[in-house]
Amino acid sequence: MNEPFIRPMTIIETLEQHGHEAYFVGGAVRDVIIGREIGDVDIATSAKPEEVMALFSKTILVGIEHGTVVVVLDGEQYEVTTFRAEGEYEDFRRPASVQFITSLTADLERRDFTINAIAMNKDGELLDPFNGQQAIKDRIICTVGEAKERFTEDALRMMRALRFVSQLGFQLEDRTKEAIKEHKSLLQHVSVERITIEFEKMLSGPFVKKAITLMNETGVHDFLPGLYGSARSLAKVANSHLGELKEQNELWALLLLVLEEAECTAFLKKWKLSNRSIKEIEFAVAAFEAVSRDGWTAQILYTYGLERALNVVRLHRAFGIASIQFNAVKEWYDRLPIHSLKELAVKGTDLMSWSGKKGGPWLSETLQLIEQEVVAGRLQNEQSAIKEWLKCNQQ
Ligand SMILES: Nc1ccn([C@@H]2O[C@H](COP(=O)(O)OP(=O)(O)OP(=O)(O)O)[C@@H](O)[C@H]2O)c(=O)n1
Ligand SMILES: [Mg+2]
Repeated sequence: MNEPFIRPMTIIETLEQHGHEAYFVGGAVRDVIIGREIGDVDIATSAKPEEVMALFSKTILVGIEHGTVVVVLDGEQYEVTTFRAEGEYEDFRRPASVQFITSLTADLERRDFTINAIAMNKDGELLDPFNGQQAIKDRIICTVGEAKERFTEDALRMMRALRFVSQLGFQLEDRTKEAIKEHKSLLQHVSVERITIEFEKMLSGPFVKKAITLMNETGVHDFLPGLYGSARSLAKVANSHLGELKEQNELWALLLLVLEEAECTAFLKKWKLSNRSIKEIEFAVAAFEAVSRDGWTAQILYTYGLERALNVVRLHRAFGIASIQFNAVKEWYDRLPIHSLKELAVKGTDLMSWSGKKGGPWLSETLQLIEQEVVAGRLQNEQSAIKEWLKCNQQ
């Protein structure tokens, strides 16, 4: 049994000792079969949420109506969900009611794709009523049962299909693909936050080119925030070397640059990104544009800082634009005479005492000029040199 399953095994054993069924399910089972790194380990059980809570000392009730209890073991969290057959769905996103059931097969039957509908018992034996293992062998993403039903139950699954294509490089089964074409408009009913998570995972996958090509073929992007009618731009995104990018922020910056988006803030807000991320992404875009305009300069390195400069180098690489080497940027940055205004050899109070003038707008303007000259290497960062320069340059 793989290491990530060993600790949560005690959850399964405890549940079984008390007469319940319990299995590993979801992405962890899929990934162990594929041989991918395993993320969260989820458990499905016949025990009701209150029964699960009674058996473990540390639990968090995530949502009694969805039957999910988090069991905390040695600081690690495991989602334990009661077998369920979800009732009627309202608005294509959330089940209006959940019916708890005793059958594992019925629980697996309501899951999205066959590769995600495999259960594993504590002995490592697989229970696979929908042939998920075969789909993994054939590298196919196919819904469990009728695609239309799975997508109308939860429209987010259409985005999940594309994100699994990007992460795994699998083919989208024909009927599943046709159903996405037909039902993509249902994505309008899904919360943006959930879509953003899947979209970011899609952009970060090793097979993102394949996923974006499918996105264009199915037209899913027409129902994503700010991407209506942007098939051509997305094709450009697909053709760039996204693997060169390291951070989520760089992916968004690349998207904005390709879209030639004038209203970056409004676009990113539509995706409900945090204000902090929005700031960082916009700063990276601005740095990229500054380098495109002026080439690399000490002033740009100083203004945008090392991290942003490295964002720009990676964006250049993603676009296939010749750029400066990472090391060269780092060394240049280290060699800058100052890295912030704090390191400037003079302060506002010095300027006031030398000139005998009171503070005012002139003060910050003069400090800014000195800062520029020092950064550009035209003026030494020393009090005497700066005093001399002021004498020659002040009206
Ligand atoms: N809209 C959804 C979301 C999830 N699931 C089911 O719940 C499992 C766990 O969901 P989640 O953790 O969101 O996705 P994973 O498939 O586990 O992918 P990851 O490894 O990225 O967590 C899925 O495998 C799938 O069986 C589903 O049927 N429909
Ligand atoms: Mg998971």
